[in-house]
Amino acid sequence: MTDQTLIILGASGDLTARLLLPGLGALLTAGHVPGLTLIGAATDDWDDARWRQRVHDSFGEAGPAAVDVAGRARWITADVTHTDDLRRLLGEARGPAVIFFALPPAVTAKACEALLGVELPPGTRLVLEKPFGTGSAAAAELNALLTRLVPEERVHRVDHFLGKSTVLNILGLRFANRIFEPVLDATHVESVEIVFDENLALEGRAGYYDKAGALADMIQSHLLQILALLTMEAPFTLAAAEFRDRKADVLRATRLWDDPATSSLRARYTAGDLDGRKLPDYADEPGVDPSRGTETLAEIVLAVDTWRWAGVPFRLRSGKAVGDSRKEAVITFKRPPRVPDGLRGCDQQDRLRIGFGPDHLALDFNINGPGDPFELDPVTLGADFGQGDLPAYGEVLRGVFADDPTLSVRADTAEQCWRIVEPVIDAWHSGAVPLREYPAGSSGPTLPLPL
Ligand SMILES: O=P(O)(O)OC[C@H]1O[C@@H](O)[C@H](O)[C@@H](O)[C@@H]1O
Repeated sequence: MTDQTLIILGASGDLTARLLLPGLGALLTAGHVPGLTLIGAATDDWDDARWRQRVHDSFGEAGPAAVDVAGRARWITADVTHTDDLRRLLGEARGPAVIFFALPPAVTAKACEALLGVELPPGTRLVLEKPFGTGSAAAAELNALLTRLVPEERVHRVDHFLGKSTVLNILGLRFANRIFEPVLDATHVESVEIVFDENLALEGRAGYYDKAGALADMIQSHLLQILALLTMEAPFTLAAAEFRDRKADVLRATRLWDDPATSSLRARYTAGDLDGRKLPDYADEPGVDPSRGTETLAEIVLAVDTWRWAGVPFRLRSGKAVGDSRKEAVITFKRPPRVPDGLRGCDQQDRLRIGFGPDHLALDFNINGPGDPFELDPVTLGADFGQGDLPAYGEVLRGVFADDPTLSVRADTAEQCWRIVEPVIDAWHSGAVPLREYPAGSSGPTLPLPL
């Protein structure tokens, strides 16, 4: 049993309570990370009892190992952008420290600078949440700073979508079967969509979301990771270096399809009804600064300029407060070269659909149903993906504590993901693409695909 200490910087915030602690609770309950000490730190004047209560509440129904960690958790009031405070915090660590920056990007950068003045215990790992920086230049600057602190393998840029069992299942689906991989290319595929439209609206997260918006919150991070898994070449092994190299190869080849005016869309929800809930106009949500023009729905069309994918449009889209929740990657195949005269009714294109909630795999194709054998009907073969042992956040944290960076986003990849969306951000800032509106509960606007 090796002692480790998790130090959460910004521990009083929403991210810690909503995602990090529940993931940690599940990980501990499943018997991982024995010997963990948990320290929460922020400027808030909390004490151990208040922090323990927060940890306990966020862990939910947890097993004895998690309850034990919660019961021993410690709170340290500290300004995490001050070297002396950070030194004091690290002085409390037992065994290697895992420092989790649950902070906005600008504060994370300041905390990293302050850490330069502290001697880090051997084995220290740094864990950062998205958005990683605010653009490719800021991400590169932060990366340069991080490598002065610890080696790249000890920097974990967390993207919890890489811990979702459905997302990881893309690897098994593509590379452990003979039948799909040969047709996943520009010869056979017409288009690919990666969509994450949610019923959820702002849900009180203005402090974070109003500065991020849908493009940075979902597309620049999570959906580009899914695109990488869908388009990468087969790695020889799933060892961290190789897996991350293959992802990086394909992201380097990815660019906006055309001009941002035709290849991007931004929109914001207005008042509406969603599942019986009355939602206010986004601009009237508490904490929102309407003059920022933050988008709650973003869509971009990308090209992946590799031999395999050149010419296939990839639509990436995510919206909040959308009526029809739709969370899936859909690969639409080209029509057959010719359907013999006499076969009727097969106008549906074949589709492979990978659902990220509900977790589901479906293949839509044409076959003759009951009755006339020459009259074709659409059918669907479906399979439910197995649930992961751990929730997505627990899965990525498992890698962090095991010192395995496979599921972490590498420095160059984080920068590439900004490079891909930067022409869109610039065009939006310059006003070249108008901010559209959609009533909450509607399906929101969409772009025509360049087919
Ligand atoms: O479905 P999940 O796993 O909660 O992921 C979706 C969420 O992912 C988060 O990273 C985004 O900040 C949220 O806006 C989004 O709702």
